[in-house]
Amino acid sequence: MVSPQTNGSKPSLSLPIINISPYFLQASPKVESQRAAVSAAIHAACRDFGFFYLDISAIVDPREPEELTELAREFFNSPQEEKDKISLSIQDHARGYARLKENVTNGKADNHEGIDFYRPVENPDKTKPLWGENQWPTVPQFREKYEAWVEKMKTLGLIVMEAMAAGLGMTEDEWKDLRQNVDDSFWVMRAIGYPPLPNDHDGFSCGAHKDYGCLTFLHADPTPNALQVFLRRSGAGPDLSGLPAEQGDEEGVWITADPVAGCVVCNIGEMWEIWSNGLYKSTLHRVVHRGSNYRVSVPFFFEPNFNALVKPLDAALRTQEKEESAVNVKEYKPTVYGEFLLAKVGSNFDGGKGKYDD
Ligand SMILES: O=C(O)CCC(=O)C(=O)O
Ligand SMILES: [Fe+2]
Repeated sequence: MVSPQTNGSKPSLSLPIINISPYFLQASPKVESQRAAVSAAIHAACRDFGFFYLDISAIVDPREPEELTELAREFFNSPQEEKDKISLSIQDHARGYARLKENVTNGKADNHEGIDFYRPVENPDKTKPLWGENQWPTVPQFREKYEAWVEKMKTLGLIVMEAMAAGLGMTEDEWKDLRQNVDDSFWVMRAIGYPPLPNDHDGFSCGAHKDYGCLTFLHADPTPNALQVFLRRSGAGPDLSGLPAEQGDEEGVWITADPVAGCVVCNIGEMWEIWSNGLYKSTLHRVVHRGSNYRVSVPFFFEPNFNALVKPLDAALRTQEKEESAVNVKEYKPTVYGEFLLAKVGSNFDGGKGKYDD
């Protein structure tokens, strides 16, 4: 169920692989104990890495996400004027296509192009940030296949939340409360295309950032050595290139998180850092794609409800008291997810340039 990757006798700094399948089996005493092992493993992974591989092979045919990358590749391969027909500037500056280098992270242009889709809203109004309509490529089957994936990932999101609630020792009532904050997720589905990073490019394929929401489920094509994750480890020796300035004194290492068959890469965003009062850290990651091929990734962001008030969970505070010395643990400030999101993405609307550009 849980297979920490090891490297000879020394435990290596690679991400754990956690199989979520017990949460999709009919409950029985045996399944209950398997679920407990899964939630304990997710708890440890969130505390120690903020990133893990989630084995979803029991519920997903590998062809399904592969098809998504192929459809995205077909779209990115089309002429520029075709792609610009669904430019995000036509809508609410968040939903639609962004050209190569249009997105900026930490002040530098990212060497990628992409399309973003958000949860549809009632009464769309493209003059309001985030409140427009999704723009779909005309590539046959694109919309159907992506919408089917969104449904699957929404289900997976709720299941992983349930496993995390158990991992934090939440009571049934506490989980019910938390569930009400994520049961109408303001999700984001993204397709990203990365040409090889030119040696003289001042920046990254995607600059170092934390995801700002709840849970990210990333499927990427098999390209190796592209996604990198920053692990804080004191004594590991600093490798600070590419880190935002305020993280500059943090010691750690960048490790690569290559795709693993049957798995999505799962990481937690800043909302989980607040819910867990910092027990789980939203982890910096970046993409450095120097290979010769065109890389495609399709992250799905399972987010809280737009109006969710996100604040430290009692269960997290209890766990924190048990696992950490509670002395000097500061409480994170409550945040309304939609307001937080608007502050991030809304800056695009006002001429700002990046989802992760503070
Ligand atoms: O393409 C990737 O591997 C990661 C993309 C990413 O981190 C993001 O879109 O937030
Ligand atoms: Fe990310």
